[in-house]
Amino acid sequence: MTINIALTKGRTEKMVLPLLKRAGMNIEPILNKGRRLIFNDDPNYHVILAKGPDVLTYLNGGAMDVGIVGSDILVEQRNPQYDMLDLNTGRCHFVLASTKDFDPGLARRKIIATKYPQITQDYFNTIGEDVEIIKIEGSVELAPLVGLADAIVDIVETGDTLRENHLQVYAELMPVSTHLVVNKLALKQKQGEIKQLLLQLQQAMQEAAL
Ligand SMILES: Nc1ncnc2c1ncn2[C@@H]1O[C@H](COP(=O)(O)OP(=O)(O)OP(=O)(O)O)[C@@H](O)[C@H]1O
Ligand SMILES: O=P(O)(O)OC[C@H]1O[C@H](OP(=O)(O)OP(=O)(O)O)[C@H](O)[C@@H]1O
Repeated sequence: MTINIALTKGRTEKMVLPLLKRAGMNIEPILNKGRRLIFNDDPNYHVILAKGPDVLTYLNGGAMDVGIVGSDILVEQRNPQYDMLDLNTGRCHFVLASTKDFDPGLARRKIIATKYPQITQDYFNTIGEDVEIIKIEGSVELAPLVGLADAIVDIVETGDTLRENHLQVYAELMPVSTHLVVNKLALKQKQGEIKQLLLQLQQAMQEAAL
C-alpha cells in the first residue's frame, strides 16, 4: 500500500530531503518541483508539501498517513497523533529574549510577543507568572525593538538574528527538532509499510552519522 506523506515545505523540506534520499526515496521530482505540491511518481510513497501547522491538519483529517514536521509545531498544536521518530535535523531551541535593558523582574504584567502562544503560555504557567501574549506571524524580534512587547519567545539556531538585532537571551526553554508523526489509524492499516519506512530512516540516520 502507498504511504501518503505530508512534508513541511521550506526549511524543513530542504533539511529532510537528503535523509529521505538516503532512505531510498526518489527525491528528484521534489528537487525539480517548480510550483507542484503533490508528488505521486513513486508507487510506494506519495508526498505533499504543506505549511508546518497544516501538516498536522492533513494528518488529523486522515488525508495523510505520515507527517514530517518540527517539534515546535507538535507541541504548540498538542499533537494527538503518534510521534514516532526524531529525525535529528532542524535542531534549534526556544528562548525568552529581549533588549539589553529588559528587566525580568518587572513589577507590572509583561507583554510577550511570539509565533507560539501555547508554548509561551505553558512556559509562564510553569514559572508561575501571568503575562499578556501577543501573537506575531514572523520577524518576532521586531516586537521588543519597536515597543510592542517587553520580550519575545522564539526559536534560535545560530543566534545571528538575535545578535544582529541587539537582543539577548534571558531564559532557555526547550529544544526543537524535526519529527516523523503517524496518523493512528494509518499505523494500524499500513503497519508493515510504515515500520519499513521507519527502519529505512533509522538506517539512513545511522549512515549519516558515520
Ligand atoms: N532558525 C531555524 N533553524 C532551524 N530550524 C528552524 C529555524 N526556524 C524554524 N525552524 C524549524 O523549521 C520549521 C519551519 O520553519 P519556518 O516556520 O520558519 O518556515 P519556513 O520554511 O522558513 O517558511 P515560512 O517562514 O515562510 O513559514 C519550524 O517549524 C521549526 O521546526
Ligand atoms: O538563530 P538564527 O539562526 O538566526 O535563527 C532564528 C530565526 O529563524 C526563525 O525565523 P525564520 O527565518 O523562520 O523567519 P520568520 O521570522 O519569518 O519566522 C526564528 O523565528 C528566528 O527569527
